[in-house]
Amino acid sequence: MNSSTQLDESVRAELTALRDSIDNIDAAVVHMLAERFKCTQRVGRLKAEHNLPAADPAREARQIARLRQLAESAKLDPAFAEKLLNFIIAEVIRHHETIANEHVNSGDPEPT
Ligand SMILES: C=C(O[C@@H]1C=C(C(=O)O)C=C[C@H]1O)C(=O)O
Repeated sequence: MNSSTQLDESVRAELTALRDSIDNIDAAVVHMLAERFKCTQRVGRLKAEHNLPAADPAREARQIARLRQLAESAKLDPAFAEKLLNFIIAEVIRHHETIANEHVNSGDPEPT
């Protein structure tokens, strides 16, 4: 085995190890997002039952400010963190609107 083959193998091993970690992190992200969506679905049902608006811009502004700070201390681009949170929140609001429409169409009485 010549030295360039050896180098190739060590690079390949490092790449594989890094990709294994990336796969684990991606799995954790998916599981964490699934748990987050379970919570937001419950918030959506609560809002529909109590006739509350799907979106809460004041809460979103607080979350974005907090996440930007967390990103900065973690050396992650705060603009990226904000874009990611906005992307997730937009999907949550879409779910909440669907839940609210289903609730109205189900004919359940509104709370007084
Ligand atoms: C989950 C909520 O509903 C919406 C979605 C949010 C989120 O995904 O974090 C935050 C605020 C709301 O616009 C909430 O009001 O807490």
